[in-house]
Amino acid sequence: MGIVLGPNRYGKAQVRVVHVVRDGDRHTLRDLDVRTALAGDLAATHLTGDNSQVLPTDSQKNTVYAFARKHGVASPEAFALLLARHFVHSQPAVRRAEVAVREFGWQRLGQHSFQRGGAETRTATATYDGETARVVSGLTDLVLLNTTNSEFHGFVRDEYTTLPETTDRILATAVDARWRHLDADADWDAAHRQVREALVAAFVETYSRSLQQTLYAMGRRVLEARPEVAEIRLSLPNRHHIPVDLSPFGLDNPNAVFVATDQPYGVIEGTVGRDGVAPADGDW
Ligand SMILES: O=c1[nH]c(=O)c2[nH]c(=O)[nH]c2[nH]1
Repeated sequence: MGIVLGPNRYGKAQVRVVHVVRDGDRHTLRDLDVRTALAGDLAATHLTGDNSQVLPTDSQKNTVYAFARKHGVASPEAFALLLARHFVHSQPAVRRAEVAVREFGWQRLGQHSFQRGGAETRTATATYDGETARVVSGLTDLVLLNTTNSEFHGFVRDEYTTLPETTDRILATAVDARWRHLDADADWDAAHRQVREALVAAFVETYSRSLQQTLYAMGRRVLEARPEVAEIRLSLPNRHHIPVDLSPFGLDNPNAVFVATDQPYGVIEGTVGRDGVAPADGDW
């Protein structure tokens, strides 16, 4: 039985780059965490230690900084695409590049003062194989909560089921979403804003009988609002809020006092796509 080298890739992670544009006194800021991953004809370094085809990860990191200076950061998507195309076009051994960006938001406080936004981050991943560029946009840690319009009942009851049925509960989640674009060209900032608005609007407006139903409504709203989105993947933790039993203290609890538990938590995940558009393979 022979031993073979399987799929491999390499790059730099957590390349933190902050880019400032100065328009007189009014500055704008983009704060990114970039990860590069290159794959291709890279067997030699693994099998014999021949590094003649290896662009050091240090050079990949330097390219990120140099490109921020040379090209600016129009959006996470545009910056990721620029880098992915550059690595494939400039390195004969590199057949495929994936550049993943996380953007931290800053709210403007003044001409050149900013406040870090909450935990929410924006994400963008560009992959390029010399022919096709694929862009996946996303967001993580968008925390949403409805204090009503959420039920959960009619579920399976087996010998281990203790969960009470409810017709009025708190529904809370931290949205982790990724959506794949049909094209590699868009007004990325506007597109991101509109997808985010659709996700929030669907969460707010859906009368929910399960988080699964809310997930589908959110994905569906995005695909209806944004024709350029091919499919969306959602991962929704169920941030349980459990009514506290106040009867030992002679008090009722008409859905007023809850304990917010952080573990264990439910995880509801799903993809919503378009009829006739093949789902993309692989992990994205
Ligand atoms: O919306 C929900 N979906 C579930 O599948 C589930 N399971 C559970 O215990 N609570 C909930 N809530």
